[in-house]
Amino acid sequence: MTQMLFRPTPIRVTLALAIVLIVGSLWIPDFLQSQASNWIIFGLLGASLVFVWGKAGIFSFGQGAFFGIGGYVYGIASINLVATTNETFSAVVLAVIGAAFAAGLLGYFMFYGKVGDVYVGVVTLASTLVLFTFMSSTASPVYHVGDALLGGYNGMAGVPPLTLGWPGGPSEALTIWQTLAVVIALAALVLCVLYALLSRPFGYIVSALRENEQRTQLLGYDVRLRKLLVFMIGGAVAGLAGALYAAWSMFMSPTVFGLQQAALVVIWVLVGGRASIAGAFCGVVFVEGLSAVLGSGGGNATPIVLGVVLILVVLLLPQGVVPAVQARLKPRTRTRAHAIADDAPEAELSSDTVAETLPPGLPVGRSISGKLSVTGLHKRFGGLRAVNDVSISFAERGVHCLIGPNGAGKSTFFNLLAGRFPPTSGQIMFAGRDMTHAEPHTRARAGMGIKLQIASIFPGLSVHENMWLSAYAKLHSRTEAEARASAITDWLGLGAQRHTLAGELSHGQKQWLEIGMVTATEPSIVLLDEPTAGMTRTETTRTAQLVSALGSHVNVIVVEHDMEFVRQLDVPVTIFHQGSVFASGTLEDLQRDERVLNIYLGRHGAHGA
Ligand SMILES: Nc1ncnc2c1ncn2[C@@H]1O[C@H](COP(=O)(O)OP(=O)(O)OP(=O)(O)O)[C@@H](O)[C@H]1O
Repeated sequence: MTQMLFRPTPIRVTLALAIVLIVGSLWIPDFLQSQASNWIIFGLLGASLVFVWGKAGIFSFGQGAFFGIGGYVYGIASINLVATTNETFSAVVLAVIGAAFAAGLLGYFMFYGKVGDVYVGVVTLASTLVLFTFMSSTASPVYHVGDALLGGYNGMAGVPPLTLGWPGGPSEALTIWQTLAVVIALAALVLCVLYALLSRPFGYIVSALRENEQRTQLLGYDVRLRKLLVFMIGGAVAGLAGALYAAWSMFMSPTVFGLQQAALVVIWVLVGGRASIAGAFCGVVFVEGLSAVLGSGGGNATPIVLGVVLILVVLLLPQGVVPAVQARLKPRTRTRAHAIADDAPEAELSSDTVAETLPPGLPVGRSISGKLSVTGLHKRFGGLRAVNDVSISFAERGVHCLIGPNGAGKSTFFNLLAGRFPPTSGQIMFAGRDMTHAEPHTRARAGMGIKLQIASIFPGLSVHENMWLSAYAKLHSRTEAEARASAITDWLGLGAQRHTLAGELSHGQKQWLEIGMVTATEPSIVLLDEPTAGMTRTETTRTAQLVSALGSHVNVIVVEHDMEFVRQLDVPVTIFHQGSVFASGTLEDLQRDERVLNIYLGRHGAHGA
């Protein structure tokens, strides 16, 4: 119990450090107190980028935009309101709301407009540079909001410092130490909120997003909404930093929107550690401290020396300073898998584990009818008819194989079912719903489980975390997801690899893991694209067992090249040829069909048969 109380969690360490810093700073000179406020404010800006980029994988190169917006909103609001309210903390709140709103607006267009990862960096940078140009051109007194002159490239002067008071009552500007204490307290509060968010399912899903956005979506999570939320939270934190900066410097200039500021934030984060929130603060202290030291003695060589040092740090410690130090102090870091997994006995991986039935209690296929039918489905790439007028219905239960020679259109058909391509025309109906244009996460939620050809897993998370995230997508309960994840991991024979990073599994194990992840979402239909590609014979046999077990509960559609695997499954087969359904039946019947032998199985050396 004592151990539990004093376990150094990030939140406890943050709170303890905040108290030590606030009290300890009483004994340092004013100029150092002021410098510390500045660095902690910058650290907060860095932390906002770590949250957005390091944790969720959204590279917001123009994070300074929200810092600047926060600063200007604070300036405008405080200049206009302080005479009435006698305090400026309401202006801080307005600044946070303003920055979060701006991030929400930009994020909505980027994430719902499906802007690619690289372009997010470009769009955010372009946004901050547009603000730089705009704010620089507001020097004329015409540009004012109430009593607040925007000031153009000269900057906005006369911004009130942090002030405490109430309407009609006294009004007192905070001293340098009081400002530092408030900055430390607010930074600690923000860090605690971020740590709390990251240690909850929201945080696990955010890590999944960073690891593999496509898989996250295929599990049924709405990644656009999650990205938007993360981006808005990051914007709000940057806005808070901007407001505190404006209050601290009592001035706001368009340079905060400039390219140099944008690059600086990225450098702080790279040096401190892209995935470490605390690292952002260390990055600021390291980079700004080094600049200050070099600035006092380095003369003209300062930028060059600083640049070389930073390149060396990034090259020698690619994870950043803080993660490198943590790894040295604590070589075996407790992974999140340990945090969310119990120490249940682990099943040994055995090549002869027979998975004839699904784990007991798994309601796969029970809830919704998994009837899938397509009508007149077409997909054209330029002039090429990759899928040409396909109409087909699948039974509610059992395995169904789609085969065909290379280029027959199987994968394109699969991708149309999975929602990875929009069809040129035609209709896809699933469980009585029109799914023709549904987003992948909508299909997943409706009960379509999709396994892609190249195992789509979360390589940087453990096997258990992979499975837990899949189960949680359906169950929305931590403990139930825990139990299901363990049951399916054991069913797959991966119990001994529970805490292994998924990226370190063998090829076959990754494919099974993905089949298990799909199973954990309680699908009514499972779509598998070449599940045995690259597998050994033993692995193929085991995969056939897993697929047969699934097929006894739900409809499983398998696109496959491996005839031995299809033979082992002994299920109905449909042959595709030139984008259309060519023939259907059992493999044996089809092998006797002259036309099939000619196009595929063949007499002319076609593979597989
Ligand atoms: N994204 C794409 N853009 C353009 N053409 C494509 C695209 N995907 C597939 N095609 C073309 O569509 C046709 C059907 O390809 P598809 O991959 O669906 O066939 P397949 O039966 O799955 O073949 P394989 O077994 O070799 O994977 C091919 O001519 C292919 O070049």
